[in-house]
Amino acid sequence: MKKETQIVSLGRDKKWTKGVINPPVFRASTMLFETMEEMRFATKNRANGEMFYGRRGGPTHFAFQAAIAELEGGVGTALYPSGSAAISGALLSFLKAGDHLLMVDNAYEPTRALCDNLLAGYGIETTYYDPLIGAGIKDLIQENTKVLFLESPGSITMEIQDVPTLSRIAHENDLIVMLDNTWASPINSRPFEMGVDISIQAATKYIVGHSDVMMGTATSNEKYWDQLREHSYLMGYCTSPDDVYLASRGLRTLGVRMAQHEKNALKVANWLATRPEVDHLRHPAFESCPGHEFFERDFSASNGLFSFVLKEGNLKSITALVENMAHFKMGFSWGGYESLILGVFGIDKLRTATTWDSSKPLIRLHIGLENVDDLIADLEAGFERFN
Ligand SMILES: Cc1ncc(COP(=O)(O)O)c(CNNC(=O)CNC(=O)c2ccccc2[N+](=O)[O-])c1O
Repeated sequence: MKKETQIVSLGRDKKWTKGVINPPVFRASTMLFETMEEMRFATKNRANGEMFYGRRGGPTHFAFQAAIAELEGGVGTALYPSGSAAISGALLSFLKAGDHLLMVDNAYEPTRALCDNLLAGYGIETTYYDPLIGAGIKDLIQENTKVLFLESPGSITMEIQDVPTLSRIAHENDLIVMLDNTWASPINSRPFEMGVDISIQAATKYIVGHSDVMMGTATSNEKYWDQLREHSYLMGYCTSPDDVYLASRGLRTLGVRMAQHEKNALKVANWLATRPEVDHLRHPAFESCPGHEFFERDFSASNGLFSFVLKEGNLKSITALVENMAHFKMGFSWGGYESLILGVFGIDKLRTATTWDSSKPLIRLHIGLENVDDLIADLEAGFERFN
């Protein structure tokens, strides 16, 4: 089954939908049993899709979990109240005091803060590594290293990692490979075929696609699924069936939305490449993006999120550029149908394994589903204000 057909049909088995198209919202804490035998059976199979108790989820959750697991190519998917919760839940399901974590240097800022504050406080040591380190990762592996964490591309500076090489070396040293796979979404890369053990999504972004739900998913291979599922359950992670319904609903149009985001973004990026103010594009489909060769090899498409670096600028000129836009609004997040613009400062302070030249300002764009000519006109007017 091709991915376009998968996203329409997965997670719609009649055992969950009861015959309607979209799996209904089953809201529950308590689930009732007629007999002691029924209760014993549900308890025994509480981790295998039997209705047991609200925290384990109900048919709305089971349908969505099955769809994401199948799409990503894993055996099971755990749900979390946000992408960051999926990251912390996955890490805390496998790390303990005295362990060592290898974390990519261009990780999403709150992921770095998790490592430097909470994990450090638990006695878990983090070493950051260059996203383009490749086989060099071997030199950073210690006796107590347990997890190699990747985020590819990095959500601000967009470097793409050599996931297969990193995964191979990690497995030669018995590490668990976790990938923040949010940019690819579940349809534009094959994490488990690249050697990833746990693929993480901020469903908040493209899966939900409408900027109205916070949610995370972590999908595991056979080897780590039981531990991920049970440790996440012990930490009490669960999600609202209403949010899961909205995520399921978003999933059905993921393919067409991503294709339009990609088409619009490539047109905007190619236009930006002609602007005299622009130093270079950090769009994975462009050779100027570090790790572009890995995008070409490992991804089937791009999307609406990319960055570009200006030759020069300061707070005043960047403010003039990003404020008063007709269509590009300023806000955190990405992956909805709307266009967003983010002037990102202080990246150099968020790098400990690599350096970043902050003298050249970086702008991150999320290209939405508006008419792309309107978006280009908006940016053109922005550059008028900038200059
Ligand atoms: C790759 C990746 N992985 C995980 C998450 C977290 O998802 P969540 O927002 O559902 O928790 C995200 C969320 N991304 N959010 C953004 O890019 C915008 N948010 C921010 O920039 C932000 C928000 C709060 C605090 C700090 C930042 N920041 O990155 O500077 C992500 O991009």
